[in-house]
Amino acid sequence: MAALAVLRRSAPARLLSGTLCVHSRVLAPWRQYQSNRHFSNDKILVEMDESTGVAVMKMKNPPVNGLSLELLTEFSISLEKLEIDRGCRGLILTSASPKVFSAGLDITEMCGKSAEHYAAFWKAVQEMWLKLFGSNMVTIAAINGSSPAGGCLMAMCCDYRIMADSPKYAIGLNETQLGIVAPFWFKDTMTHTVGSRVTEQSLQLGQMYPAPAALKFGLVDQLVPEDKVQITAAAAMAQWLSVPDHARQITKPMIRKPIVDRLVKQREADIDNFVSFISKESIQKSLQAYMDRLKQKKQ
Ligand SMILES: CCCCC/C=C\C/C=C\CCC/C=C/C(=O)SCCNC(=O)CCNC(=O)[C@H](O)C(C)(C)COP(=O)(O)OP(=O)(O)OC[C@H]1O[C@@H](n2cnc3c(N)ncnc32)[C@H](O)[C@@H]1OP(=O)(O)O
Repeated sequence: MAALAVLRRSAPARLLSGTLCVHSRVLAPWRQYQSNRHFSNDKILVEMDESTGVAVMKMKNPPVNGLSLELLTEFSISLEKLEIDRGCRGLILTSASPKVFSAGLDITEMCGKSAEHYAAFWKAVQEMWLKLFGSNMVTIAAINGSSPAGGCLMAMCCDYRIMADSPKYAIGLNETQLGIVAPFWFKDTMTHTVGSRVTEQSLQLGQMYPAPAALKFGLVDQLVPEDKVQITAAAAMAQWLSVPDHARQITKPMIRKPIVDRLVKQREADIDNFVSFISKESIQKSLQAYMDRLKQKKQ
């Protein structure tokens, strides 16, 4: 068993993340974490149940859980801590705010800032994706509200998705509706989840799907009443964790490693692409107009 535990925390993590060097950096917080099984940053709350080995991670960036640089950084640090914790086998990702899982990338991080800021922001988005999509743990998204763009990406990174059963809540990659383009690894994640044809259509149209429609083509796996999302996620997790860790952990990268590697190999070029794209005057105008429309919606 000890050998298997080592396998759980070593080989697949090396295979998937390509970011082993950060392990040594997180040793101090990890020691702190051992004595306190709940930890909270400003934007991320983690509750670890030692009896089940399941951590519930809640995003808390009101009003809509915009994925800001701060949230993304805290997310990646928290996930790294859980990843190296031998007692943690599963992660349930959810939102501390009712009605919104995540509004996706915080658009204000992509408007009117410097090239250096855009590069740091995009690196944090990449890091979040590499860690979550490449996680060794069982990951379940408990989608308790709307989940556009980057929110949908986070949910798709998980092994299983449970969504609140309400047509008011929608999920999808709507980037083109903002006049921006989902990069290849967003596209790869959606293709991995629902296949090429649906991805092609969804991405071009920037389509958002109400929960019942999302279930029909497998963008989410299960719909349950809003007040049952968390308990259903816990039940699904128990089922996933009944499979021996070592077998599941060797299987997961068979599918995901080539997808992860594609970004790992071209991270810098991808950052350069993002910075040059987002800095264009026409793209800035498009994002500003979208933000104005969001605000006008309320009046
Ligand atoms: C050469 C080719 C290169 C190709 C590629 C290269 C590079 C790639 C380039 C770019 C890739 C970028 C990828 C981007 C991914 C994203 O995630 S973009 C974000 C998209 N998100 C959205 O469109 C969501 C918009 N929001 C909503 O639809 C709704 O807010 C809601 C989430 C459904 C919640 O609705 P509701 O509860 O009614 O809340 P409000 O709409 O009233 O919003 C409350 C306030 O929050 C502000 N807000 C909402 N979303 C965001 C956001 N994503 N970022 C920042 N702020 C947001 C909203 O304006 C309200 O603000 P005020 O209270 O009015 O101040």
